[in-house]
Amino acid sequence: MGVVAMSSVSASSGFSAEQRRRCDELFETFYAHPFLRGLADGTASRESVLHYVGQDNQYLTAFIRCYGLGLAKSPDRQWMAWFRDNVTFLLADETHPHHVLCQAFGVDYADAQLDTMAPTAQAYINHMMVSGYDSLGVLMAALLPCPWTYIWAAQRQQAKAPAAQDNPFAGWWEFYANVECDELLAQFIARVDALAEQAGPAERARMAAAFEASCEYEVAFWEMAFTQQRWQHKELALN
Ligand SMILES: Cc1ncc(CN)c(N)n1
Repeated sequence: MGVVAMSSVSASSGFSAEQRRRCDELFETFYAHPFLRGLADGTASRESVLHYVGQDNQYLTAFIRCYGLGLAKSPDRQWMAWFRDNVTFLLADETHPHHVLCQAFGVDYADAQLDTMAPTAQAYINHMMVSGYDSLGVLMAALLPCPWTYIWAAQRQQAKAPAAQDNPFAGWWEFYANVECDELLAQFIARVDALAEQAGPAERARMAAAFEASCEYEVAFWEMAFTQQRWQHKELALN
């Protein structure tokens, strides 16, 4: 797997680049969050990392379902093939970073799974799902911060100070900083830009709002893991 020094996508113009600039403070807050810093210096706690893995597995499962909504809205077979390939990526490849985090603590992946949703994970999933009942453009705009925040942060971190080999989370950073992830992100951005070009002002405004909300949720997801967030009264079962 090749590592990207710094992605060219950050320099692009168009709707996505405009949203990225508008949400720059959120990206910086994401990067500076203590949970992510803990993955960078190898000090993240067992409890917070395992809480993250359990919630994130469910989050990525919901993401696959959102791709299913995208498939249903696909205007042609080319779009369908793109969703198919990305479902495969999520099912086959993106479990790797979860395995890395579990191995760091000698925990079996199956044992890290949870059958309850934390408030923030549930809210983020709900936001993506609701976007999936709007247009394809709104759905894609809501999904874009997921790859963008992680891949951007990993490329930045690895360019600045590659995770030391004795950092138990090094494989997590290497996964998101690799060339395949960068290509996926570039395609994602190009598709969102093309959809925004076709959209009228009202739809473009909903796309922008969906993108921004997802950036907020990305930061909140770190906080959820860091604080091992739970419902105050009773665990909420999976729905
Ligand atoms: C919540 C969340 N956001 C983004 C990613 C990276 N695809 C993730 N695994 N989980």
